[in-house]
Amino acid sequence: MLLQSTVRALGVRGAAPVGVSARHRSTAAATPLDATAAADAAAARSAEWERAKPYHAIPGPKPFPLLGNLPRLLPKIGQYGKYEIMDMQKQLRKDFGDIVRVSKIPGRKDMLFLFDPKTAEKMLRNEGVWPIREGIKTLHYYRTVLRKDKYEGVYGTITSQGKEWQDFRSKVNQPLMQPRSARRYFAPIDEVAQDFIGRMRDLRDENMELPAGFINELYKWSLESIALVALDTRLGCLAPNLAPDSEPQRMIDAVQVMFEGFYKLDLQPSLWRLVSTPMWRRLVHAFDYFYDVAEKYVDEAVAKQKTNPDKEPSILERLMKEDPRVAKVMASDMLFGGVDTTSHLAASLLFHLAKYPNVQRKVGEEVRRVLPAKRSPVTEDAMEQMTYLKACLKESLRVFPIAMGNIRETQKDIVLSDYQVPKGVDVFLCHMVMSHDEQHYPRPMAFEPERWLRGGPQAHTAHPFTTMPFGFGPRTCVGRRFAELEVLTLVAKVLRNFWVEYHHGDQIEFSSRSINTVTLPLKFRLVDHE
Ligand code: HEM
Repeated sequence: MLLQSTVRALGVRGAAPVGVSARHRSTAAATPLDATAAADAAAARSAEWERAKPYHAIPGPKPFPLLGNLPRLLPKIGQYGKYEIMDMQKQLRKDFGDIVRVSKIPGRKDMLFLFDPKTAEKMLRNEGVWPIREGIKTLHYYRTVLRKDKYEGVYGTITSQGKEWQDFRSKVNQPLMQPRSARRYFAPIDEVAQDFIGRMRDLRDENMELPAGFINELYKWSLESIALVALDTRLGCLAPNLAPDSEPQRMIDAVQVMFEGFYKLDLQPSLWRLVSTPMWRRLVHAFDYFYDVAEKYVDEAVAKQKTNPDKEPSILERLMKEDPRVAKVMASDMLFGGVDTTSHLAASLLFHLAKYPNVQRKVGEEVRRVLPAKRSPVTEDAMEQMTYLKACLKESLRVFPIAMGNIRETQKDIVLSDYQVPKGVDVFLCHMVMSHDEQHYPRPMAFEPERWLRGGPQAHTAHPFTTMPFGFGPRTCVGRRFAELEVLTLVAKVLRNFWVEYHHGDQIEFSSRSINTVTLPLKFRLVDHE
């Protein structure tokens, strides 16, 4: 339970299984030739399994009698639990190598940590058609038990598994992931970013610095932006003095309660399953509010569509056509997945640009060329041309990925790093450790966007599975297009309007809870460009 939700929601596209065990052979074969090939492949896989070392031989911390590895994982005092999650992973790797098994943890399955991109690739390519990623337990319980009647068997992407996940995901994939879906959101997302630039200007103190708690303002920006997609509306989060009982303020409050609740109840030891703790009650209240707001806007979208049936439908309208229950739950999932992630990505990218003035100068020139005026909109065409800015985003996600890694449960026996790994083990793909590894990226902690300029002299040659910021396969992030669009639009506009400095630390400081969050006071100094 200690690390049960180390990973929030991380996923991707499936490919042909590679290392299936003898016990889980594929049987279908279209022709006699195919049948021969399939039999040969199965025999090879079987031989691979037979040759591999046994599961129990995988290196890892030795469990104590009775308590197993629990003492080593206790927060603050345990040999590994005393670290932040990423440092814990680094320590495990240092102590045991590229594959580490942490077994005998009371109340949870074994955990296997992978630090080698080739092994990570093999694991992901064998994730199956319905990849299993451990979900957020509180949200799952809320949807499937506490408010079962409201959800009527439609539980969304974040927490469901197996066929139930596939049924839902297949309904939302097209509307959310087609490139044409993002197109209609360029203008509204630009408008939100433009409003936010005005707000940033107003928030500066006499030294031209933003307040220490600027991350809360970024939450408002990201909530306002993702609500455009999830709820087809401008919530009004950027208004200067929100009334405490206004809808945007209550949404912002609910988002904060959720971050706190996921951390305290999902990540830390808690009795919420046994007794209704005050935090659990607050969390339920926040979930209820989210659901009610989503329901209200979905109903409004139904009415709008009826009055204007010829208009190109929005994502919400397309989802609603599919099934209004899907639209409501997906709207909530977008709000859950799309606020803290994009805010911390924007914060970390701005931090890196502030700390690397040469990079900022170069990307600033690109932005000024593409956006001639301070208020020039970031159109699809403009976005196409900002290749260096996109490289900066990729590099920011390598140095500081918002999701530290990914997690998959093995769905069949598989050989990983020459060890037999049985079905049902939670495998942690430690991408952040891999992307900080010198053997993959020289000067790993330096922010060098040139690594991402394809064909350029400094283009990286690392294995592609070292860094996977949005996951992989059929479970990959559904919001990727929108996350990138929002952050690139905002940062382009910031650079078009200001020179950005940061004078309160040289290294990014962060906490790795369910996601990596920047903990530095975000007192960026913004100097207006002429
Ligand atoms: C910086 C921004 C973001 C990052 C780094 C990020 C990262 C991720 C990762 C790593 C996963 C897991 C994928 C896997 O298991 O392979 C994921 C899943 C997910 N993300 Fe994002 N995400 C971001 C923004 C968003 C946004 C804006 C939305 C809202 C539309 C969103 C909605 C989701 C949902 C619903 C899932 C669950 C997908 C499933 O299990 O089928 N994310 N995200």
